[in-house]
Amino acid sequence: MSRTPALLVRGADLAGGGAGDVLVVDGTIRAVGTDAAADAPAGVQRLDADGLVLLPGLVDLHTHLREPGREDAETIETGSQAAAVGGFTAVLAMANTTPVTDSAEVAETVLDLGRRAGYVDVHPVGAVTKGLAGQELAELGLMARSRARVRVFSDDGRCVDDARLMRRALEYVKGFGGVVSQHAQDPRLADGTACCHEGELSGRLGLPGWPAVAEETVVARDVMLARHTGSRVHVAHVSTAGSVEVLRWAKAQGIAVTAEVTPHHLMLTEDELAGYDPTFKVNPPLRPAEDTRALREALADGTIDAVATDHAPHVRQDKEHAFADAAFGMLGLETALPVVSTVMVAEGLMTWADVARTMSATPARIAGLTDQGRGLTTGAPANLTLVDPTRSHTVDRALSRSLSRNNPWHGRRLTGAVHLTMLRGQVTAREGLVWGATS
Ligand SMILES: NC(=O)N[C@@H](CC(=O)O)C(=O)O
Repeated sequence: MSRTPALLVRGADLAGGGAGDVLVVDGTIRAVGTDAAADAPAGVQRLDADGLVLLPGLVDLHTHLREPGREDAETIETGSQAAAVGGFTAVLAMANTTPVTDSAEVAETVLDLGRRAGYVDVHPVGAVTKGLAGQELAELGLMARSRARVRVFSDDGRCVDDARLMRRALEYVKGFGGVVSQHAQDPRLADGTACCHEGELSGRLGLPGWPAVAEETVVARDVMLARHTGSRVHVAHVSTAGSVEVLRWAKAQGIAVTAEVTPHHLMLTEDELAGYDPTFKVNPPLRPAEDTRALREALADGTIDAVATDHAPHVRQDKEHAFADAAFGMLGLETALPVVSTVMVAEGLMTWADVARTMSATPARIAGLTDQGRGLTTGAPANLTLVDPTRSHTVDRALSRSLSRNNPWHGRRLTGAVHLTMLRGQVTAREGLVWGATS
């Protein structure tokens, strides 16, 4: 991929703030606004973006890239390509790989593979406990001080359910401005066979479920631990109205808690399970419509801070089973922006400025990234996502850059499409295709 020396993006709606131009020179935003063209050097390339929305590059707090260990489901290269196609310029790669990212060595390997792929910045998330086993803390300090500069720690896929370990982890990461991202799910209330939301529908379908309170009790405990330690806790993939209530209360108290919601929990409900299609099996599970509504409101009013994909690729052999036996997880990187556009922007619940906040600035801040999420400002790295807000398209899972096909959006019509993604002035994806790919 070669960097465009100078590019003038003309006439885009600048993150919901009205039409203007953005001048990119040598990978940096050089000028913004109606007179940006005046600074353009001779030979500048022009990109007419009339009718398009220009966003700061999207940042995903929650991606499973599967490498090392499950390169049959996804690699850092293919996941990075999917991210670029989806408008992302940075992703946080979850630690539940094989081996687990619980040491500086694995974290640096993930960082280096991300750099080699070059489509997005890949930041490894460190495990909270060794081997995700929930018994003893991983090498948090060594990961933080490594070249990977790990700031987000999570046992995602598993809950740090031991309150003493959670307390120690929060105390530890406070020293270097880190954050613990919790997969809130009490394992005693969500036992091994549970595979969906526990409620009237699970009873009818004959599937063992786990209740909303399994999430809510852990969220409640963790905000109190955050208050006690004065440290930062982040709640991964919030999925229930009760969790939203706890978060609202905690924020009103000034407790340092942040939270993310996935596109699938904003749009899909447990009703998808009626056909027993394991594509819709995910953790946390799809919930009833009243939860979905509460999550939309909470994202719109700031109680939930960010959108995160929980992109969870799985090979066919792990997904094509009876519902109860299939793996949890669904793809999300390529469809996140279109889903948020469809369910939040087109419905009038959020503006494009809100999208820039919840999908770029805030996730970058939560993750402690300095090179991302800085918005459309002069001097910031040119991490940019150009969106066509009105273009409708039907999702086709065969067109995905991901190695996996567990795509819950297949066949669905979404409004809003990523037109182009740029990382530090380099076009990484255009119209669903990775740009200048070497493979
Ligand atoms: N979110 C998911 O449904 N799956 C995740 C981990 C998890 O089980 O949370 C995965 O790694 O596949």
